[in-house]
Amino acid sequence: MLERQEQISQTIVTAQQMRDIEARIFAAGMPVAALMEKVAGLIFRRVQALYPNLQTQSVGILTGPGHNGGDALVVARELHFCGYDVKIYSSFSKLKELTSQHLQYAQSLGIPCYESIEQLSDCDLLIDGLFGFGLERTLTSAIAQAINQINSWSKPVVSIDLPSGLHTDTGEVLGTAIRATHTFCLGLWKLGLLQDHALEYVGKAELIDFDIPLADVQAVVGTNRIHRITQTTALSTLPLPRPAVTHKYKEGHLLLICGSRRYSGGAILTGLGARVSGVGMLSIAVPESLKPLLVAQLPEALIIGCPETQTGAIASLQLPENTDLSSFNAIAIGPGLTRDATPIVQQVLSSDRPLILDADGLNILAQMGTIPTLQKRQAVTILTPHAGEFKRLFPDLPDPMKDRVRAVREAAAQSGAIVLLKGARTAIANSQNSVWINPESTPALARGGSGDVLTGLLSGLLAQAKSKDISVEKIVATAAWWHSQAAILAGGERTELGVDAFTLTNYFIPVLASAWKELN
Ligand SMILES: NC(=O)C1=CN([C@@H]2O[C@H](COP(=O)(O)OP(=O)(O)OC[C@H]3O[C@@H](n4cnc5c(N)ncnc54)[C@H](O)[C@@H]3O)[C@@H](O)[C@H]2O)[C@@H](O)CC1
Ligand SMILES: Nc1ncnc2c1ncn2[C@@H]1O[C@H](COP(=O)(O)OP(=O)(O)O)[C@@H](O)[C@H]1O
Ligand SMILES: [K+]
Repeated sequence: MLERQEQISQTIVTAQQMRDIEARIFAAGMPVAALMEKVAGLIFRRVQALYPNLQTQSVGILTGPGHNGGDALVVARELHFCGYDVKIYSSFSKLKELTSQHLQYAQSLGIPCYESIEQLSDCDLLIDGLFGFGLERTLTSAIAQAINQINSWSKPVVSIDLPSGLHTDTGEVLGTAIRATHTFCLGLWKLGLLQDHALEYVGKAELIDFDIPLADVQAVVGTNRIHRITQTTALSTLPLPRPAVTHKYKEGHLLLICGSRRYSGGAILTGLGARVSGVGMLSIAVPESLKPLLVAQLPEALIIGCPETQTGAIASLQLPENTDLSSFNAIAIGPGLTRDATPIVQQVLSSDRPLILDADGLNILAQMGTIPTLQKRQAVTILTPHAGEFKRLFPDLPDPMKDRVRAVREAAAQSGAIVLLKGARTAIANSQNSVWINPESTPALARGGSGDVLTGLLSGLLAQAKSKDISVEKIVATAAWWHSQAAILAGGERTELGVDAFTLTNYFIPVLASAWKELN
């Protein structure tokens, strides 16, 4: 049993799930006003810790009509008692009962309250309690104008629960939205905060844990889960520690099929990604002319030179004597392949081995017809598309640019594959409707070759999986986590411009070593 904090930190909820969880807490007897007091007290203390020198400065409190506004008003009151100079913005005529009571009391204490946002233009910090997970409609007219005005000031803003204006589930901007410096997400992570297009609004996000009972979380989210990948889950999935008595073939035999005369670098980077996974035996099938290059870069790997097409793609797989596809624990195909290698992709698709398809492997699969082709497979298939490849693979599914989680879920359900949709917040789904989201990454990865490294890493981990009883989707999630953590470490040392894919591969072991040390 994981510690409570870890379980909470792994959970992501939709607005409806959060409503259902709250309803259970209130039905069990927790008074709404008491919970608001508790939550707002926690927010207040975090604001104080983050902005300790505000005694002489002023804080603007943006309040909406619902309980998000109520939370903000309690924070306003506490800041006032601590000696902060507080001003309230409240422009809604109809407030929820509790929110209205808090506003009345704040005013009775002499805290000024304004209907015009201009009155807060001299504040040093703003607390955004306009809307939380109760936002339902697109923001228009006066409130939209006020938010645009606030954003134009470029002041520090702490958003309560979500930056007001973001859709709780999709992270879409509903008309306009607050650009927060910090977001204090309340109780459980809201899905919208982990969707790519929300990121430029969210700022630094942190969870304010207000002791939601795990039983209520369990009862509501059940098996239809969206998991946030954490260091704990990732480390528990790695093939570590190794058994004392083992040998190279017991630690996974991976076959990579990649590269062409035109794209030789992709094969090298995929090989280097596989190397850092620690896989026992690495075989790499490339066009014959690439063999010397690969041998020079990866002396430990078995490089299989294959006959070439006229264009320099692999024409046929020529495996060593006594070897066939069933000799491998996993196969990955795609990086640098070109579409001229279509027969090879067809051949591995008809094998019974766990298979990872990336890059041209995906483009060829799309040409063959993704869903009917995959329906014929018995073994595990993993697809690792970016949004462009995703659209080619699944042209009839929802746009992955709009709601990435919905898109990846439907893709996995329809294809039966495990689908990893790349992006700033990579999302992974299996066909049983479970989703994993990688919550931390860096735009340092947004450059050619990063994805090839991920494919190698993931394949190497998958090949080693047989020795531990761990689900494939968790291994995919771990690969995404490790890839991002390596990039974060590299970016921290070298800036976001210093993380070319080759350099990235040097950061996997240092980041793992320090996380592993922390654990043991
Ligand atoms: N009950 C409590 O004490 C707790 C409150 N919490 C806070 O409560 C929030 C949820 O509260 P609510 O359900 O009241 O919802 P919100 O405060 O998020 O907003 C809902 C209110 O806004 C109105 N509204 C929705 N869309 C609108 C639009 N486009 N234009 C104008 N008005 C619009 C609704 O009619 C409703 O009055 C959470 O985000 C959180 O901040 C929880 O975090 C913790 C427990
Ligand atoms: N803005 C970003 N923030 C975090 N990670 C990113 C960002 N952009 C791209 N990535 C990651 O970089 C990798 C890019 O892979 P891909 O698009 O396949 O590129 P390539 O094929 O050139 O290697 C993916 O793992 C993706 O999640
Ligand atoms: K808010």
